[in-house]
Amino acid sequence: MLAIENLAKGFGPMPGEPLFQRVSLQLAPGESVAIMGESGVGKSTLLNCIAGLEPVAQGRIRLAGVDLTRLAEDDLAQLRRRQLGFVFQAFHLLPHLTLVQNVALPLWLLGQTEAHAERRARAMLERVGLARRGHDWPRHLSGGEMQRVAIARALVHEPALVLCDEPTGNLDPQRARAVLELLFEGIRASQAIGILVTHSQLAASFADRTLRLTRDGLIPEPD
Ligand SMILES: Nc1ncnc2c1ncn2[C@@H]1O[C@H](COP(=O)(O)OP(=O)(O)OP(=O)(O)O)[C@@H](O)[C@H]1O
Repeated sequence: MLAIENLAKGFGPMPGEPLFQRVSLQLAPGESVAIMGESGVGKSTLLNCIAGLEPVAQGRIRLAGVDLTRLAEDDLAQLRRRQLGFVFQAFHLLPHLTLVQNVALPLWLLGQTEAHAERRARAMLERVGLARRGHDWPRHLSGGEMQRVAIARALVHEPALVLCDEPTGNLDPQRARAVLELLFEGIRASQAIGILVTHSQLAASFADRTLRLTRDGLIPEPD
């Protein structure tokens, strides 16, 4: 369970005008939400706060009972490795690693053996339709293929929470749809919690519900 309570965040000197405040959200395993809202309202910042990459001015973020806002940096880094998966607009694959190695990376960081990690990475690549490309390099892939690898990497360690920032922003609608199907199928199959930040109605339609971030909290978006 993810429980966000009364979160506030600002970048100026504190106490100052917050970027957003009164952000509360509860999500159970297997549930997903899309967060939309005006450019600059703080959607990516909210994702970074949830990932423990940005300090918050106020509020709590509890993942499976652990309050991320109270963890020391080392514990937070460990929790991020174990419990979080990320998918970004710009893919962020490592260019000097093969596709299998890119997908195996989260497992190596968790201390799994190379052989075991690569076996699981190959199984994930098969799930996203790239089984035969495992020894290829990211630069040889199309944008849609790169994002499929990024999805495999985000899910390979079965994280509790998958954070996605405009994951189809660089893709045409047809590729976007295929990527979103894989992403949400993967999130549901592993009973992860999915949070998707997007301006795209198509992307948002894949989540269970859509919320709009305002300066004064999250409000339900009408269907
Ligand atoms: N590290 C930072 N220091 C100072 N200001 C920042 C920092 N990061 C983000 N901001 C500011 O916070 C505001 C919100 O940025 P953010 O990227 O979260 O918005 P967004 O809703 O995701 O926007 P978009 O939809 O355009 O991607 C912006 O005005 C941005 O300039």
